[in-house]
Amino acid sequence: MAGLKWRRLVLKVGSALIAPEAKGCSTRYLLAIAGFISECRQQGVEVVLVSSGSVAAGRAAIPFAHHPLPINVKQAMAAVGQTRMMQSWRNLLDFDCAQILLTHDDLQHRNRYLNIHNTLRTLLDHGVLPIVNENDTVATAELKVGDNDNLAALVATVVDADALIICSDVDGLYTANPRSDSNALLIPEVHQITPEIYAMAGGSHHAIGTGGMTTKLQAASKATSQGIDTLIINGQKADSFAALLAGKACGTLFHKQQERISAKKHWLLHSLKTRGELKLDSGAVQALLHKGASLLPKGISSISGDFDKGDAIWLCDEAGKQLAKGISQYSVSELGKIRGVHSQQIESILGYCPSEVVVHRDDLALVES
Ligand SMILES: Nc1ncnc2c1ncn2[C@@H]1O[C@H](COP(=O)(O)OP(=O)(O)O)[C@@H](O)[C@H]1O
Ligand SMILES: N[C@@H](CCC(=O)OP(=O)(O)O)C(=O)O
Repeated sequence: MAGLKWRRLVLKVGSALIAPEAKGCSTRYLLAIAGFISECRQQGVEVVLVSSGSVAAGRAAIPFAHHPLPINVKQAMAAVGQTRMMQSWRNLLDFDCAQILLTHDDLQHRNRYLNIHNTLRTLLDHGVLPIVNENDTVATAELKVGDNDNLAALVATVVDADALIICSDVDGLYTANPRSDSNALLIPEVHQITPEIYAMAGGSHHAIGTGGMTTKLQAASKATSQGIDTLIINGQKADSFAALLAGKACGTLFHKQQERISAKKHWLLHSLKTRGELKLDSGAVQALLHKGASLLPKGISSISGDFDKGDAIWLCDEAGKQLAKGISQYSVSELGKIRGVHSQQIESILGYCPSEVVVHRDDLALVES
């Protein structure tokens, strides 16, 4: 066998593969995936599994007829289904597995992020398969990543994977949703995830999937910008895994970007949730985009949101286009008082001046750099 060219993989498995009938776990598709994981390990390739399916697997235990499911019902289903899903994998694999349940909040805090990194590294060093899912039972909407495609991309960054493989119920990215457009064509390779590519993506067709193709493209964008090749393959077909192991093309490959952004900028752009937005005048936009400058209060034309000092905010042009994400040195109420003034006036207005800049250059990442 030609073998895989990657040495560390994150494999994401969607709910439709874990619980195809949406009422309990099934081994129908998992057998081939488990075989693939075992073969990777035989070849010395490290694997982290990101497995969805806790809500779908727990559905039968908590019958509920109304849609959409209330959050507390979903969380209860996840609590039941998580153990079932883990048990399913455990039954198919003859090596140790470890359960890792994460929220977005865990990945936002630098210390917790580093702890997650160290735990995953230790598990891999000891030949244990980490199985990651969102901690659905405890996470409220604002603390969630919200979908496992994006979670898998964040995990791929944490473990410095060289590939992210998203296993779904469709052969890859098509020019349009193939379930509603019979003329849609499979795209084998993507070098740049442009707005035209995003326009091809639709949502999920079934009740148990989250995000459809849109979240897969977001994940591919996150991962490829960190130098991680990303694949979307059909995990319902054993042939997909045979092709990968034989080093053959399969599904849609999103090529990694050559220029990796720094770990801190990646964390800023892709891990931190924003709590507000500043619109900047044209001078501040130019300084930010072309002069490598920090943001001064003078350049702020409007403020929205509810944020505190230390929170992440979007920096936008007058039309609302998001240009950069950064950490604010001031709260929304403080900024309301110093917006549009020279930095020298901050102290006389607020009575203190912890920083002459609103967002320091080192705490800022441009969306397109
Ligand atoms: N352009 C597209 N190409 C392929 N699939 C698409 C596209 N747009 C929307 N989809 C839908 O995305 C679905 C896969 O996403 P989802 O249901 O969330 O699966 P998973 O549970 O694997 O995350 C496909 O079954 C398909 O219906
Ligand atoms: N964390 C949720 C899955 C969320 C999710 O993104 O689902 P999917 O779109 O099927 O990958 C669960 O375990 O049910």
